[in-house]
Amino acid sequence: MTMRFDRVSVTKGTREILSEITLSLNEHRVGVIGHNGSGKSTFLRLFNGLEKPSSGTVRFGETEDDLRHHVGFMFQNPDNQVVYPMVEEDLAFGLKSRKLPKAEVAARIERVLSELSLTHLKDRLTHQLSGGEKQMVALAGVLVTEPELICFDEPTTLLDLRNKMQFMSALSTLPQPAVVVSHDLDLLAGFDRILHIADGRIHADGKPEDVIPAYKALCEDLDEC
Ligand SMILES: Nc1ncnc2c1ncn2[C@@H]1O[C@H](COP(=O)(O)OP(=O)(O)OP(=O)(O)O)[C@@H](O)[C@H]1O
Repeated sequence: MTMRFDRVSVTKGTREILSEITLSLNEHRVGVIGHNGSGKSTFLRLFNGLEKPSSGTVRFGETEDDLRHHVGFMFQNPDNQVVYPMVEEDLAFGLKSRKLPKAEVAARIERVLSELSLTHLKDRLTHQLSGGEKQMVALAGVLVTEPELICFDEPTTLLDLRNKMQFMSALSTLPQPAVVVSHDLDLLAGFDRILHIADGRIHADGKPEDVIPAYKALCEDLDEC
């Protein structure tokens, strides 16, 4: 399914955060890079309707409204996502609005926990989980909704190396297409397409082997990133 942005701008007060973005995405793995404050998170939040365009349209397949039911979103900090006291009830919470039969909810939770090798966490208290465990539970919470596309906003920033590797391995096996905002250029190196956002515009769009070295060179010239 294709995600289409047609002349999308986002303005906050008098400031234009994103300017006239037009593109179509249907690759399996898309990375988004750019300096702090360039507009990456705002761009990503448009994918599932967390952010609305001030002008222009965002469409996923034929869907313009209700993107949330098709596109999953993982925040940088799992504390924003894992909110219920017990892991199992937290995972069930994401399905409440879908009015699924109880048995279907239980089956989805079992299946996703098993696929992510997290079954041992099912009856744990969420506030007792380590940061890495919580991040994986947040991922499970997204997967139980069976999204057709998943957006990740800086998913590895808070993880140590071991948890980052576990997360990267889980990401590499997900069947769904994913769009990942990250400053971790290693994570994005094997992706199908990279978008470099600068000052609210698509500054570069192409293969990682072209876009990432150019971005690094720009960072060295500017002495930032
Ligand atoms: N609600 C808002 N009101 C005013 N300005 C905002 C609002 N939300 C975001 N901005 C500004 O828009 C710009 C882009 O923010 P955004 O979070 O999309 O950037 P980013 O590229 O994800 O940054 P980072 O890498 O630091 O997370 C920033 O300068 C931010 O301060």
